[in-house]
Amino acid sequence: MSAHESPHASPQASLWPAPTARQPVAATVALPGSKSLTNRALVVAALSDGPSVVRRALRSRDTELMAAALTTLGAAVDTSGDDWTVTPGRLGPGAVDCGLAGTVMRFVPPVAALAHGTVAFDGDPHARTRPMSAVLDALRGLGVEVDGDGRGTLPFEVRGRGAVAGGRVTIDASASSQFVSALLLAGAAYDAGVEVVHTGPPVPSLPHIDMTVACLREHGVEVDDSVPDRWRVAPQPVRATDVTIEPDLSNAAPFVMLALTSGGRVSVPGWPARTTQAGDALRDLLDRMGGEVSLDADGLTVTGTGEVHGIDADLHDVGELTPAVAALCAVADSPSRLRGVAHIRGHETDRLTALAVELRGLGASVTEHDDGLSIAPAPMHGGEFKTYADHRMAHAAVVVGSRVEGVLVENVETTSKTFPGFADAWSGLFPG
Ligand SMILES: O=C(O)C1=C[C@@H](OP(=O)(O)O)[C@@H](O)[C@H](O)C1
Ligand SMILES: C=C(OP(=O)(O)O)C(=O)O
Repeated sequence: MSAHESPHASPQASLWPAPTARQPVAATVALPGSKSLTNRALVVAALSDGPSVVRRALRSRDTELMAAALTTLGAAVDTSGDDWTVTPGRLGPGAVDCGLAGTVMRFVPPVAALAHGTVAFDGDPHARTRPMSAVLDALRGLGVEVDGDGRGTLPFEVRGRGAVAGGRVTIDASASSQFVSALLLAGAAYDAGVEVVHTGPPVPSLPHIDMTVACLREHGVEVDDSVPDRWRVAPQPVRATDVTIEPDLSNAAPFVMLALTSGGRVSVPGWPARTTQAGDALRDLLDRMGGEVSLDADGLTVTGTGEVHGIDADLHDVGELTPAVAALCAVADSPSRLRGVAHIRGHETDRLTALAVELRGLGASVTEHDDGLSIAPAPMHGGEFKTYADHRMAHAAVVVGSRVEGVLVENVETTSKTFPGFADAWSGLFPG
């Protein structure tokens, strides 16, 4: 099965028994590369002045969709080995499948605006409900013609004319940091560059905007991010470069949590000493939830005692960690409150409702708030855990399953969005 065929297009109602730890797990887990870093590297490489190399690229549904999108637009993307090469080309018309990837549906339209011709965008059924209008309206404000059905979501068409006027644009990015990242990633190629000003409730996932800025700087692009809620990229050349992708620290969540749920020890080699990845917040979160966490030149090691404590945490900056953290809270010995993540209702699914429903289905005591969840200790039991085509719901399921017998994960293959082979990698950690 290719990474972008089923189980996403036609989910099968398969149930996968999540393994339970009957003894402490001691493991070293080499994780695949970061989705967010890989997809930024591919986009900026396609706008560069020569071929770029993306080393240890993540090969998964989201990154293959990004490679396919850029290929459709005219770049040559060689994904045959572990190190991918991107050779920019004349941007032209085509049709882009976004799957369920926020990075594809938000980051590619500003590139398509530079194409000589119309680029049509569509994606999975749920992708058609994910917020998009801030990017489409911003493009219109920058001089680009965009046709849609008026809802401001997929599907839509970007009518490229080979150049974009660019300039200053004001958007409300409170629903997703990706709106800002999208405009910055292509902005250096616009005639007047781009200046993005945010007005509205605070922008979530700011580390991801820092990641965008860092990625552009690696390509020699100067970005002015000196003023909060305003980012400026002047028109300038984008230099080809050679980057190495870090392991995906958000996908590390269930693995390092297994140290706590099993009272064991899990190491992740290659965990960077400094990073813009949101997943780095796991170090602090797991320390507060009862783990011992140490980071050195060899990587990260998390050691558990078997005790898991609840936590009061604002996850606004690191919302993509919420499903796994909520699952760990469900097996904790004290109450938790997770805050600041109203925006994750617009992720792969409405994650707050999905988590409340599915964790309750296994016996957890969960109260849903507008911006998060309260979770209190309660006896849990096995049962089916639905994933809603959301890779991180599957991560939540296996975290509970590592502690609670009989958790059946529906469509675990949905993890191939960012981690093909996840179920085998996970099962391989359980002895016997
Ligand atoms: O730019 C990115 O790579 C991402 C930004 C964040 O999106 P939001 O700002 O919509 O939360 C994050 O949750 C998502 O997983 C990846
Ligand atoms: C929100 C996520 O993905 P996307 O890039 O599709 O927004 C995620 O991976 O948690």
